[in-house]
Amino acid sequence: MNKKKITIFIFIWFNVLVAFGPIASQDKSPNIIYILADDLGYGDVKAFNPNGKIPTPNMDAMAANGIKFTDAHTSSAVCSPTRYGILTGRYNWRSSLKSFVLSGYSKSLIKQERTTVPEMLKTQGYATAYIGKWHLGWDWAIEDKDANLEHNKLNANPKVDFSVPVKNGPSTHGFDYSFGFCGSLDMAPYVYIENDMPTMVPTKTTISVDEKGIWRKGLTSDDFVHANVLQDLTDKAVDYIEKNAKKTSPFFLYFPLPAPHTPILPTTEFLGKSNTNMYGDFVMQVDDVVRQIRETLKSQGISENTLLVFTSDNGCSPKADFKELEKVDHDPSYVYRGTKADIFEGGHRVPFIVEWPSKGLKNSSTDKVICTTDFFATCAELTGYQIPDTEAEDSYSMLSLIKGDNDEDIREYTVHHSIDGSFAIRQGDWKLSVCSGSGGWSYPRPQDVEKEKLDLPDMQLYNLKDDIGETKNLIAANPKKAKELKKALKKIILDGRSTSGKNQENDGMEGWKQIEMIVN
Ligand SMILES: O=[N+]([O-])c1ccc(OS(=O)(=O)O)cc1
Repeated sequence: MNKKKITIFIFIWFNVLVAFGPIASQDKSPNIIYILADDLGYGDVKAFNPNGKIPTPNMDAMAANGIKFTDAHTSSAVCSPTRYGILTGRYNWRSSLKSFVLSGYSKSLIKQERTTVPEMLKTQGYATAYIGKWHLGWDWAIEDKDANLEHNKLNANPKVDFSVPVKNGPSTHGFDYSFGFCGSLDMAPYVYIENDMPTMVPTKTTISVDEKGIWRKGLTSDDFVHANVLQDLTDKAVDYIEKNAKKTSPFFLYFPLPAPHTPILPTTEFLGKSNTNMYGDFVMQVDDVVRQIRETLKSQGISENTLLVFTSDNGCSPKADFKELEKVDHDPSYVYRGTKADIFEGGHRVPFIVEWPSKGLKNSSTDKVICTTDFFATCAELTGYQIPDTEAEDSYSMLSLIKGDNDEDIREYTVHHSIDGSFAIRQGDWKLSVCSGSGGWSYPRPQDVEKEKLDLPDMQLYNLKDDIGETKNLIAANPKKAKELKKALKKIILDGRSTSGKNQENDGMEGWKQIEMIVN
């Protein structure tokens, strides 16, 4: 090439790059950030509860700039099982966790061969990170192995070697970078773990029995201060975003917060700020975490092509003090019956917001039912990953709803699950709960039903369109509908299949009374 030809060549390429460069960069798969609040109720977010009394300006701003899912459900009414569903696209009751939650010393729940969202995204060129509360089990170097079962108790304090790596945690389940702690903020050990290594060996034992700031007795590292944990984690998340913003590969950050779960410990900046109670103040501090993340995305110039999800792991806990909040006319469960742990809507209907400025809908709302297990298939469609039959069998992509491509239902059935292992199935406006009471912590609790010999039908059928508060059990009036739903539920559970017909195995269903009620 002579000089003139080279000049023309460069000129043409320059123009091509100027013309198509922005498109090319927009076509880069989006960064994905999943913020999971802990025990935040549907009614605690102003954008979801017009009568709410807790100011949540940053969650509201996110909703105004994105899409609000008003009929979103966690796959369980409690913590660990919901987290299993988010990361695997699979209902927790197919795993070995049939009810309740794990402790801070429980073994890793996710089997090594099970594909997780970060593992899948890594095949699509993503950098992956987990920062926050894990609560999915992590294999500590427990020295008194004989007492193995004891470790699943929430107040367990086994003898552990904290100077060696903790195994089968986030790094073995697909996260390139990890920082967090093992259980809940009220379950020992109170130790940060970074890339599998405890950051410090704990040398002291702490306990708090204060009404709101309660946490169970356990070993605590000097760098682990309960009241600082929310901001420590947020600082790590901000730092991760800043370090990864300019890289050529997109990133996925899974950011499960320990708040507003107990211990309810708002910092002085937030104490008294909500004019409700300490729980309300703590919710405002969670809202401020959303501010910090969104501001970081803006300052790094990556907010347009970042898909930001904000939701909660189950409904609001009674520990928020519903009676105290009632005095200021605030209901964390909004119009829904019950609380965290229940099969009622208050157990698992959660605020769910997706903000993706460059491609997603803005200031929009959808009442299509989604489940937290749907995250896997959504990320798969987003990045062009073909899900094999052996993965994520309870996951349906909600990408069309996020982008507004169409407004069709993405799932025919959704299965709900409560803390005691009870099931419900939702189809359209119909909901069948296969238990007499709440299946959780609200009246009538399973023990109330038994103790008071309550004469309740074995199952509950509600039409949520006419009866959002689940007050009129239609089981006697509509046995045909109940039978139909029970049959559908049986098929989903027993066949070990999702409604899409992907064959999967279930772990240990034998002797499980809630299953027997459905099977027989
Ligand atoms: O003590 N319980 O019954 C209990 C404790 C924790 C819990 O779930 S978690 O979300 O707080 O971990 C559920 C039940």
